This record gives sequence, structure tokens and C-alpha cells, in this order.
Amino acid sequence: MGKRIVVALGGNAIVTKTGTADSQIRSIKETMKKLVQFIEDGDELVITHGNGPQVGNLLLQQINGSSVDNPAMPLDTSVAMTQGSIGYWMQKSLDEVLKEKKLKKNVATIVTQIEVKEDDPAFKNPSKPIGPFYSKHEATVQHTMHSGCIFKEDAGRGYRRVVPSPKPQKIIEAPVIESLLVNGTVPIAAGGGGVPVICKENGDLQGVEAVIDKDFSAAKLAENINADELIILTAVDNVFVNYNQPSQKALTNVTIDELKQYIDEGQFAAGSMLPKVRAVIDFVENTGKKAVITSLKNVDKLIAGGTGTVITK
Ligand SMILES: Nc1ncnc2c1ncn2[C@@H]1O[C@H](COP(=O)(O)OP(=O)(O)O)[C@@H](O)[C@H]1O
Ligand SMILES: NC(=O)OP(=O)(O)O
Repeated sequence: MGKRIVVALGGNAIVTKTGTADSQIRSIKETMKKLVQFIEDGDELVITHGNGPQVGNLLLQQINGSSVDNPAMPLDTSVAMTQGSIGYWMQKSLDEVLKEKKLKKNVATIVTQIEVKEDDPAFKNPSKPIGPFYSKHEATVQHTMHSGCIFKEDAGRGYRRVVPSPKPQKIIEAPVIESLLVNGTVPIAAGGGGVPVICKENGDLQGVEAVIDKDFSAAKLAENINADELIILTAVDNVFVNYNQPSQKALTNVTIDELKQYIDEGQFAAGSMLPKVRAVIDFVENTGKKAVITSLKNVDKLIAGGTGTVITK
């Protein structure tokens, strides 16, 4: 019997050096050739993805191309725009792969809103890096040109714009996503971490300017739709302790208590592996189900029965 699986795709599944639509579509098609194996296996698949590079680039286009008659769109709308563009690329690519495999399945991208808390401390401490990398000098120039933009150093790789990244509380479209699954459709949902919204006193939703971390959204989505498993696909086969040191050790089977201890030891880099580890802890703790962190290229082996870092209670 198939499982209900939420797969979260990292940057290496989409992003290319040139950033053209064609190159990102080519990269995504290769990704879909891997993910189709879950469908062939009889699993119910929900695909979610990041948007850090794309939403940052889109914001730059908004800022640089805007005028009084053609205003720049706010960040929540820009997130929705990237859900649309990346979802379009994914849905088109997966459709093609399904056709090549002679599998009859519908694919649908859902513009997904995610509730966040209005008083989330993240709004006062922007931390989510988006868009291109700058040198320190370029970041200072950008900050001078666009006074509202904050730039921070990103894991030794250069400077990037940072925006608030509140924690997801509830997937608004979870019932729609579940009904699609029940009807045999493959939903692409909560893309780019979801459109962040707050719930007003009268129950209306209002978009807020932020980018939610897609790993936390994937965990909340998996929880809200009663998924059996959360799989986070990134660039490394395993989570490591003593990462990039001669004594590095791949984690294969690990409990959430062990992971918490490794967090206390500072084993996981903030802004890269740490949010993934925190997200899987949330999912496993809240549901008692299993999560996996591994690489996209490792999907074949994962489906064949193992490898990657498996996290259980
Ligand atoms: N302890 C660790 N174990 C494994 N990878 C780590 C660790 N600490 C940092 N990393 C880095 O985190 C990266 C994954 O984060 P990131 O690139 O932000 O993910 P995404 O795939 O979502 O874009 C890995 O490719 C690796 O370079
Ligand atoms: N929204 C988000 O977390 O995107 P990235 O994974 O691309 O940073």
C-alpha cells in the first residue's frame, strides 16, 4: 500500500547559474524524472519547493522596473508570483514525464496561503536570505539605493538581502490539497514556503511581507494533511556531524532526542542544515511519523529501501 509523502525540494532541484526560465525548466525536468518513481511505487505525492533565489530576483525586477503607473508588488504577492512560475515549470515537467511513462495522473499547482502570527519575533529580526549574492561593497551600495533593504552575510558565501521569516502555523488550503490527493491528483503546494498571511479579528486573511522557510512549511503541510512521511531533498546524501571535518560522520538512523543534542553542540549551520533539522524534529514530534533528509540524486536508493538520514521519535 502506498504512502502519503510530502517531498520538499531544495535549491539544487531548480536553480541554475544563468537563472533563465529554460535552464530552470531543464533542471526541474531532471528532478521530476526522479520524483516520478514515488508515483510509480503507488505513493500519494505532494511536492513543495523553495523560492529564495527566484523571489529575490523578482523583487529586484519589481524595484528596478517600477514607476508611479507601474508599482512594485509587495513581498507576499511576489511569493505568490513565484509559486505560480515555479509551479508552472514543475507541473509542465511532471506532466511530460508522466506522459513518457504512460502514467495517467493529473498535476495541479495550488496557490497556498500559510497563516503566521502577527507578533512573530521574526518580523523584527529579518533573517531569511533571498536573491543574489553581493560583495560587502555591493551590499552597502544596494542598501544606500534601497534604504528599506537589509543585507547580511550568508554562511561565508557573500552578502544577501534578508527578509522576515515567521514560523508557519496553519496551511490554509490543506483541505483542498487533501481532496486533490484523494482524487489521485499530484499537488504542488506551499511553494516558496507559502504566501504568509495573518488572520484578522473578522476572520479575513491579510498578506504580510515575509518569506517563510520552505522546510518548516513542508513540515507543517505534512502534519496538516496527515502525511505518512516527510522527505527533504537537498544537495547532501546525509546529515553529518562534524560536517566538512576529517572526523565527519554521516547520520543514518537518528532519533529526535539525538538530533536535539547535536543542535546544542552546534553541529548544524544556521540558514542551511539547521532549519531542515528543526523542521523534521517538529514533524516527527507532532505526528510520531518518520522523516528523511537526503539528496535528490539519492532518491533511487531511498526508494529501493534505504540510505539517507532517517529521523524517528
Ligand atoms: N551538519 C551538516 N550536515 C550536512 N550538511 C550540512 C551540515 N551543515 C551545513 N550543511 C550544508 O547544508 C546544505 C543544505 O542547505 P541548503 O543549501 O540551504 O538547502 P536547500 O537544498 O534547501 O537549498 C548542504 O548542502 C550542506 O552544504
Ligand atoms: N522559501 C524558502 O525557504 O526558499 P529557499 O529554500 O530557496 O531558501
